[in-house]
Amino acid sequence: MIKVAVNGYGTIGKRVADAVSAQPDMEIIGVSKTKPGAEAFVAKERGYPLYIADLSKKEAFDKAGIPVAGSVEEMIQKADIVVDATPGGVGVGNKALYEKYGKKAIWEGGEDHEVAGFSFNASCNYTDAIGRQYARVVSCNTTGLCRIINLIDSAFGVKKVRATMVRRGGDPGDIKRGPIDAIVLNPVTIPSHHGPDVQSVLPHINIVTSAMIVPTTLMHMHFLNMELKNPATKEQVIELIKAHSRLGLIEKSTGITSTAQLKEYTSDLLRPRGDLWENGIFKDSISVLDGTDLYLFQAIHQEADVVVETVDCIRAMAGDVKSAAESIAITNKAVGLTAIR
Ligand SMILES: NC(=O)C1=CN([C@@H]2O[C@H](COP(=O)(O)OP(=O)(O)OC[C@H]3O[C@@H](n4cnc5c(N)ncnc54)[C@H](O)[C@@H]3O)[C@@H](O)[C@H]2O)C=CC1
Ligand SMILES: O=C(OP(=O)(O)O)[C@H](O)COP(=O)(O)O
Repeated sequence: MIKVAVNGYGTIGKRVADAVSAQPDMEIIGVSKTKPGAEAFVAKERGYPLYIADLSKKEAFDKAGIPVAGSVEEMIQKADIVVDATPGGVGVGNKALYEKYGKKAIWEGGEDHEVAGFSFNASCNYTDAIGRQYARVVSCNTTGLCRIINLIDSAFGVKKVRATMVRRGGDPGDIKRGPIDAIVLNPVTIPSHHGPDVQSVLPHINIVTSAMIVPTTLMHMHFLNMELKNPATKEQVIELIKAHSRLGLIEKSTGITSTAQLKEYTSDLLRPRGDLWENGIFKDSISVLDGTDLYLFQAIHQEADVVVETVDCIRAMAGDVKSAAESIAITNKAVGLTAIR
């Protein structure tokens, strides 16, 4: 069993912990929080040993009735691999700790590529991660872009990608985030970080991205245009998407034309937390104009898509499973991911 520690039990960390626990070849040896709160109670409920970054805060946990197993440093020592899901920019500061104990570590997309020197997406570069010491799972939007761009590039060749991300303002529990009444260009400059981030996984892809933030919490939405090297038909693109286990297709017959209806759908399907781990590609939006000009809309659930990628990254770095397809199948089965059709 691969012993996994989750440093930072928040939006991503709590989902990674549950997904890891569901795997046949992995176990959670600990998760960490900085202060007591609802997520710490959930960790207790799930039976995950809880470690804290600053032991001087232990009394606050004791008072709340949340047992503390020890310090984050002690947790690191017990792990084979650490998933650092602390807030963006915090994780880089933890690298010295992982180095000190010679532990493999995975960072999430809020950290720069340089923290690990290698950026990961299971569908694109699983085998390059085998046995690695450090990796970064690219951000949620970048993950959604990499999955579809790599698929289309492998089949038809991609001359150029143009993509606009309409990003959610904050996660549902992030009560202090916004905007409340604005469309914020984030960034104003072009490209947004997503294009260069896609190139950290797929260096040969010519891509320009732009992004804005809107007052919603449920999901992001992408408008994507790919100029193809070789002609394709809409039907061919649909068949390719159907064959990819992490690309979902939203059919017209569902009546779903929004992130809100999509989140309701995944909740009604009894997905844990209503999570959409796959890209939500709107089938009717898939259009090929002049034979080589492909367009589509896709919804990306920011809280979920990187979770399954993180599990595959753990498995690749541990080194026993050499094939992306095998790891992806194990991960999908364990969490219950059958892409929506
Ligand atoms: N929330 C999202 O939509 C997505 C986030 N990411 C990335 O995942 C990473 C984590 O983000 P979230 O889960 O959203 O953050 P979050 O704020 O929800 O959770 C972070 C957790 O880390 C804990 N923490 C804070 N400082 C710590 C420290 N020094 N040591 C140990 N734990 C500490 C906090 O208590 C909290 O539980 C970031 O790199 C972010 O950019 C990636 C994809 C989507
Ligand atoms: O990785 C994400 O978005 P991104 O791909 O736009 O950077 C997550 O939604 C986190 O974004 P945040 O930095 O707005 O919390």
